[in-house]
Amino acid sequence: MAPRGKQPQKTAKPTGQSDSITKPKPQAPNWPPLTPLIPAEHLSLETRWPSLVLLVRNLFTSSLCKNYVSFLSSLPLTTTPGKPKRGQAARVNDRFQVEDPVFSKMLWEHSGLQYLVDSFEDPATFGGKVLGLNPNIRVYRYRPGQFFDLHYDESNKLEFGEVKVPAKTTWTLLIYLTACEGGETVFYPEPRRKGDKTPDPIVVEPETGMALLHKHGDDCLLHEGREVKSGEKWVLRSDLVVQR
Ligand SMILES: O=C(O)CCC(=O)C(=O)O
Ligand SMILES: [Fe+2]
Repeated sequence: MAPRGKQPQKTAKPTGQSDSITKPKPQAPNWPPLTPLIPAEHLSLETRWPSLVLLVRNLFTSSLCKNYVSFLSSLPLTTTPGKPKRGQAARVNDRFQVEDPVFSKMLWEHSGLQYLVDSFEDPATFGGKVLGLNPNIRVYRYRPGQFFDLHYDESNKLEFGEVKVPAKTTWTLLIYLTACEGGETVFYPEPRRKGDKTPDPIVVEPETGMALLHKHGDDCLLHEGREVKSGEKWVLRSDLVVQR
């Protein structure tokens, strides 16, 4: 059930499929190297809500985050309209989106994510054989007053890698590059059975360098990015991709 009487929406398809005809595709940026990093064996995939929400603290070190934020500030971010298209969640933030398989591969292999996902105690959690990260990379900047309204994230089909393996996305990946006041990512779990008490919302406060993974598609929890009150919230977004 949607909290606070709001009508949740689905997010728009993240790939540029329909946009590609009219809008020029942005060039892959010259991403800074992913260094320094903490060795993957010193990181852990923490369960925030069983089978649905996982966290990795310090996936990015604070100096890496600082470097990224200063680099990302130079990209041509565009402000999403406050008034969404029919069927889209209202979101107001500045964003940049690019299809960059080289970067998504580097992020997957070098950040420690591949190691953590591949060694997770219950591999079935990720919904199939995990191939890597969605090359569709999104950068969000939320300034005070900006937010991402209640919605569900959809699973998307894609052809993955050079050999175009049939694949689909199963989990959303958010990497917080800054901490800020407000801007929490909040999930609204539903009662397990009819008549059960509604669980408390799961409130994830952005923490510099922390990654959040949450299941999307049919099992996606209703969620939102709350309004930023002060400071800036910077996020890198991709998705886990599994074989279809
Ligand atoms: O920025 C956030 O906290 C949430 C972002 C989100 O829900 C999305 O990218 O689908
Ligand atoms: Fe979302």
